[in-house]
Amino acid sequence: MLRSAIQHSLRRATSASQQSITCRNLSSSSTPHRKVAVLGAAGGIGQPLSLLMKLNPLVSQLSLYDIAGTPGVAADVSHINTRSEVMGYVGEDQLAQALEGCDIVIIPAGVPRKPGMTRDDLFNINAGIVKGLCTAIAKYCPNALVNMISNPVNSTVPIASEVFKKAGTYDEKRLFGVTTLDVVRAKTFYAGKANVNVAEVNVPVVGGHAGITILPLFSQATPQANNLSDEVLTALTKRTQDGGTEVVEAKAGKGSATLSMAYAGALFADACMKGLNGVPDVVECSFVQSSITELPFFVSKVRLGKNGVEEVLGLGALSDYEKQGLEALLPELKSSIEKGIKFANQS
Ligand SMILES: NC(=O)C1=CN([C@@H]2O[C@H](COP(=O)(O)OP(=O)(O)OC[C@H]3O[C@@H](n4cnc5c(N)ncnc54)[C@H](O)[C@@H]3O)[C@@H](O)[C@H]2O)C=CC1
Ligand SMILES: O=C([O-])CC(=O)C(=O)O
Repeated sequence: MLRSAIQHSLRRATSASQQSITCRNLSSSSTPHRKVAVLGAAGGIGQPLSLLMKLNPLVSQLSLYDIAGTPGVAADVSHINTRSEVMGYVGEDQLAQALEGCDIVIIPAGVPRKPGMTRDDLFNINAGIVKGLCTAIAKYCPNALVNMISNPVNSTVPIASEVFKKAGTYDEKRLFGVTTLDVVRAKTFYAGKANVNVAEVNVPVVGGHAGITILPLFSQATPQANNLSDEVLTALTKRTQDGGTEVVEAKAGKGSATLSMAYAGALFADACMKGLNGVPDVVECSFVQSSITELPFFVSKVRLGKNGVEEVLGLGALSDYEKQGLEALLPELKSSIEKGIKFANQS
């Protein structure tokens, strides 16, 4: 009962019930082999994300890596009777095995915020963690799509790009900052105010992934609600921008969003796999190398395909309020990107 409820909601949540059902009905030999690694798999995000990836029929091999605790998580998840084979790897000695042959590497490794901290306050610890993991990715699975969750995403993605450039493996089509949680939040908050069915809502969220750099484009939300005042749109924007802080404060020192992030991370990895598998018109927002603004990285809608990013889509028409938000976010996002690039090149 519970299993079918979880599987049912996962299928609905990925908005791909048709494709998932199709995959279930195919023999595993006709569904492509896909190895997915979760780095930081024993953590607050890593554990539920590992569970959700185990439920995804597109995954054939699930590789769970952490510096501690993964044997238990892997043993636990491996008992679930779904397609993928689960392996747990612990400690740097086993990182190579965890990564070899990966199609997708999801990185939620690193420390989370406590109340009063900004995401940038995590830089000193997480920059080094991400740099180390990306160095290993360049060596052991240079062709994998990298889904970066570790904060500050506005800096960790540029760090990853520099590490890959130095190793000679950088492919801008294969590096993604995961910002899906901003979209998930914007959809939820918008549906509540617009009084529309949340399952039908879409809201692009662009910019970056911290405070004012998160810019939801409610003027492009579908279905479009005509009943929202400027005050409500301002409040919705602010709540989306502060969604992470709302959770950090509610958890009162016990970390940041883990369950909603695992859901969002599973959605994004599923979209990447669909793209790799040739499913057409898979579009998600992500922080990628970009030329749609003057900044080298930017969140916008991205079409996913067999090589990762197939097309970085433009911003579309913005309201005056959104135009102001865009102008306001550029300096902060620029400085976070530069901070990451500088770190990667000096150490
Ligand atoms: N992109 C986004 O939207 C979001 C990002 N985050 C970020 O995700 C990160 C993880 O958050 P939580 O899971 O809550 O933290 P957590 O502390 O519960 O788990 C982190 C895990 O990373 C592991 N780890 C540390 N160093 C490692 C290394 N070198 N290699 C492999 N694993 C390593 C730890 O052992 C731990 O199990 C944080 O940086 C947080 O800010 C959180 C929510 C949303
Ligand atoms: O707020 C945080 O520190 C974690 C995060 O990125 C989010 O929940 O959006």
